Parts: sequence; C-alpha cells; structure tokens
Amino acid sequence: MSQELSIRPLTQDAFKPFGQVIEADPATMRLINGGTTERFHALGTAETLGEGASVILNIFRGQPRRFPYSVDMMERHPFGSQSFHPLQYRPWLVVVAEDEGGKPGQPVVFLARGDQGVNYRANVWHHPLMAIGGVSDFLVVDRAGPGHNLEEHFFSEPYVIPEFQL
Ligand SMILES: NC(=O)N[C@@H](O)C(=O)O
Ligand code: NI
Repeated sequence: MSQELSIRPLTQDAFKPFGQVIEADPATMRLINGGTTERFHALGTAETLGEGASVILNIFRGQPRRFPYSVDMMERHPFGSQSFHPLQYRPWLVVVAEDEGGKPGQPVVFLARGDQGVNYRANVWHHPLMAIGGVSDFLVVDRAGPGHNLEEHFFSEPYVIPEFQL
C-alpha cells in the first residue's frame, strides 16, 4: 500500500533545508527608480557549478497533474540551482526530499500560492514541475553547461498525493 503524503503550506522556514521561497517579502523591499518601484531584493541565488556553465532563463508550460498522483521518482541537479516562478498566479505543488545516503527520503509536499516561487539549491531532491488546476507557465532560472546535470531516483514503493481541495 503506497504511503499517502500530506500537503502543507509553503513557508520560508519550512522550505529552508531545500532552498528559498521567492515572494514579495516586505522585509526585503527597497524603493528604487525615484520611488516608483518596489524592489524585493536578493530573494534567492542562482548557483552554477563547473567550467563553462551559465545561468539561463526559460519558460516551462506545465500540464496540470491529476490526483491522486503517484510520486514514483525524484530528481536533482548536481551542478546548479533551479527556480520556478508561476506567471499566471495559479497555485502549484512543490515536492522535495532530504538526501538520505545519496537517495531521497520521504517526499515533502508543499502547496505554493500563485504568488510564490521557489529556488531549489543545487543537488536538492525535487519532483519535476507539478502544475495544478490548468496549463501553467513558469519562469525557470537554471544552469546550462557541460556535465550531466540530472540525477534521477525511482522509488521501489511510490508515494501518493491524494486528491485535495484548494
Ligand atoms: N527537465 C527539466 O528541465 N525540468 C526538471 O528539472 C524539473 O524540475 O521540472
Ligand atoms: Ni528539476
């Protein structure tokens, strides 16, 4: 019987082991451009490792996942961070896991608001993009460069994200 995963709200503190939550935090705000613009400063850091690596910006158009959903794998990018930011203010799911001896532990599922993005630090286990409720575009900042920047792990016993109400 697959273990059911609970869904919790995405907060900076809860997400700290995995990276940063990208949101308009008033504590980071500084007025610029003659007071016409609020700059929410340095919300995350793009990491790229290795000679010849670069930071790239992408748009991912995600198909909505259906629930109950079987989490049968996780992945990580050893040579760089990866951030996702929703472009249509639609909630989405963030699924991460601590590393346990080179494999992901039990996944942790966060419900992100439509104004919250995340930046996975390099080598953090996560599930590929999980759009919900409709086709959703995300601005994705990650790494291009030499080396195989993708490690996948498939669970012998998948976990399940049950149906849920927003
Ligand atoms: N493969 C790819 O670029 N996307 C994944 O890394 C992901 O986390 O969605
Ligand atoms: Ni990824």
